[in-house]
Amino acid sequence: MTLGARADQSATPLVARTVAVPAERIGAAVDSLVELLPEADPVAWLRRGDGLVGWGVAAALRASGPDRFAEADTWWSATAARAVVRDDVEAPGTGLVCFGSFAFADQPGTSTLVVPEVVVGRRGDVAWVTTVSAWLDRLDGLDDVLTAATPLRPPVGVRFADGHLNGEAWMSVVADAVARIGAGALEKVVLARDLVATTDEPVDVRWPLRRLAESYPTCWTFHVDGFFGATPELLVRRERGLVTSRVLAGTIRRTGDDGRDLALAATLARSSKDLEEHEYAVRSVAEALEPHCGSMNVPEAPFVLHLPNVMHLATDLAGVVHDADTASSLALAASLHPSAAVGGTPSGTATALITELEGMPRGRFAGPVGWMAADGDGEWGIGLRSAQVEGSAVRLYAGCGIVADSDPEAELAESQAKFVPVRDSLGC
Ligand SMILES: C=C(O[C@H]1C=CC=C(C(=O)O)[C@@H]1O)C(=O)O
Repeated sequence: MTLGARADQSATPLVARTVAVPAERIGAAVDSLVELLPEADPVAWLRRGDGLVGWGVAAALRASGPDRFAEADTWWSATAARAVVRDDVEAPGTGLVCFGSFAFADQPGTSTLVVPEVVVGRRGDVAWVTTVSAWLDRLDGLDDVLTAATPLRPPVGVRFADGHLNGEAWMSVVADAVARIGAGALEKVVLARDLVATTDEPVDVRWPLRRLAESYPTCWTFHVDGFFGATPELLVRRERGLVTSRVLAGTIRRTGDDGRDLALAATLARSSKDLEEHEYAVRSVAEALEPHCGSMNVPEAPFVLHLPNVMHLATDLAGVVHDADTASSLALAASLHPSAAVGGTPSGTATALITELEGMPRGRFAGPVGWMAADGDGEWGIGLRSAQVEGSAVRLYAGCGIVADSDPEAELAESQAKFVPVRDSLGC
């Protein structure tokens, strides 16, 4: 059943049932949840082996334009309010949940919310299965859900080509942006580029998902409607009245030599260019969360986040939400998007410059991606280190924050390092 085919059935009340299962039945490995996914309609949100996977389409919505977040939020609260839910576990991610992926720009691009027919989740020692609609009636029992699906198929004959701009052309776009910043038009803009992989057969997205979950366990590995990746950046998590966000901006590539990388981490932590880039991003998130929070903790200095391919300046913000009844996690994500980690400062000028200079539609790259529960709690990442798969074509995206001191050649090298996670995930 495709997403489109079920979108019109959202008026039917959903019946959701969550039952506990022994965590050992799922397995402890970081990729155990991926192994349960069938090839058709998989969704995933995973970190360090915990998270949610789902499949089938019980209900779905497609939205586009400037009202895409509001439309999705309204649809979800109406869908959740009508649903009949029996939840034996009552943990974050149990009961009725939807998964979503949103376009970066108001135009063009489509956004999706989907309620899977089956969700399997794990959080530490607690594991569960949620079935939605009449699905359970079609099962002999939970064994059918918890038995590994068909073997994951590796991509065949992968070749890569430039996307909309080649490296030279993209560097001249970066130089143009630096000139505009120098002339005082704006302070920061994040410019992205794309790369296209083609394969001999349609891609089984479970393959790159397993690779990403294994290789980037501290990132959030996701897939919704063909958009997949492993993002290190959490736009917002709302859980039981607490809101958290991991803001990243400022990057240095890893060399593979631990000693050198430690020295580079110290260089990054002192780099005025990267600290400036980071400060814009933190400020944009803090300012957007502030109206929703009674109290907020914004650390004064960032820490260095080590990933296998790059290191980032990172800040974890936390706050206590006072409007949880009216602002869902998706509404919070909408108010944070686009943060200066993916747009720029000032936001409106940067977004217009992105449209003018990048020469490509971003699609869902750098848009919010994640999941939400019936009560509005949920987690939304920024769709980075990501790609959109359509049959045998995979479009990869990577962007870099540009400030007055940016060097086009260094930014090109940084974008190449940011392609590495998805690029490697398509390997055999
Ligand atoms: C836009 C991306 O990264 C953002 C997040 C972390 C560091 C960034 C930077 O240093 O430029 C970017 O703001 C990307 O990965 O495509």
